[in-house]
Amino acid sequence: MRDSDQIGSGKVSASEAVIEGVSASSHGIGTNLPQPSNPGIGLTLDPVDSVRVNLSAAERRTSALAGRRTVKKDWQAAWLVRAIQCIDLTTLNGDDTAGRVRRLCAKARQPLRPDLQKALGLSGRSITTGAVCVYHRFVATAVEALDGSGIPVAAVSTGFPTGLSPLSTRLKEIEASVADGAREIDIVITREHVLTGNWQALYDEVKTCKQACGPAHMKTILATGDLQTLRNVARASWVAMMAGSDFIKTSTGKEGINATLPVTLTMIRAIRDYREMTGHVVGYKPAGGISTAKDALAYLALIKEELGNDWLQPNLFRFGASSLLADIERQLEHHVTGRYAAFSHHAMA
Ligand SMILES: O=C[C@H](O)COP(=O)(O)O
Repeated sequence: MRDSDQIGSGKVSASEAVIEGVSASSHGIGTNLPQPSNPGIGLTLDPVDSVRVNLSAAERRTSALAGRRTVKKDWQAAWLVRAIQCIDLTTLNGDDTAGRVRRLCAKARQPLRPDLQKALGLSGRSITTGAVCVYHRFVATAVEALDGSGIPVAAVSTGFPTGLSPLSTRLKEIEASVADGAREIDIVITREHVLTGNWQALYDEVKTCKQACGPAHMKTILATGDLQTLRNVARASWVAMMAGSDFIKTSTGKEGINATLPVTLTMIRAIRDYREMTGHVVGYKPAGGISTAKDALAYLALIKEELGNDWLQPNLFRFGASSLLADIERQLEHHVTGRYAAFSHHAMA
């Protein structure tokens, strides 16, 4: 990638690249784009049976990415600001409290320190994270804390992280989160359906969850670290999309292996092929263990190469991450001042 490679199309400055195609109204920057809704299709097993993934080719394709594709200076800053706009700022811990969630929401509203935002030429722009992601218990707290910001609340509401509670309980949890104001629901699938090749059961489960989501957008977590092979990842991606997922997401952050670039390549190629077959657009969310600006740049580069600029927007791409923002802010401070600050200088929840 050349220094001048851009997030958007057309010849624009680095700051403009950040906001290109995105209205900078007083609402959250990530909320002004229409969020595509995937109506799904009937279950058809042709793509599920025929898909093949070559593990070593996927590893080769992605291994050199971080080193080979370097964007520098202003362009790197623009990409990092775009990464911030695509973060689902997340807290999913057993010791979460309303206070922690409120602090997280304050950070989502103002993810960049005002002095850094000004130095980047983005004063007056509404730069926010893509969403805040919490357990059901904290949906109402987050909705209240984000009032007027336009930032959506995403809830993990289906027996997260294992998804092993009864389906009826999971559906009630989804409905309760939507009633409390969640505009996005991150569901988890029953891994057993993938591991036993029970595609009809997986399709029915995801489709039933989609109906329970009503107007909320649904992200389907495949828990790829539990699925044993990239072929299973590809097959589960297809079934989840056919059942109406608006996004497919890699991981809960709680599996032994979470988001990786080979898994990402597998899932985004399924997204590309699904669009070719159906015309429906599905978003992508890698989650779990993405904690450095360098990681974020590698993911953005892969998305740009495989899916194009349309997917480099918060309506079609999110990072599920709890600590990524701190490193990005640190790198942007270095870009502006030439110095690195300690992590503790960047307020996080
Ligand atoms: O969905 C988001 C993940 O749970 C966040 O994982 P992380 O804490 O490793 O960033």
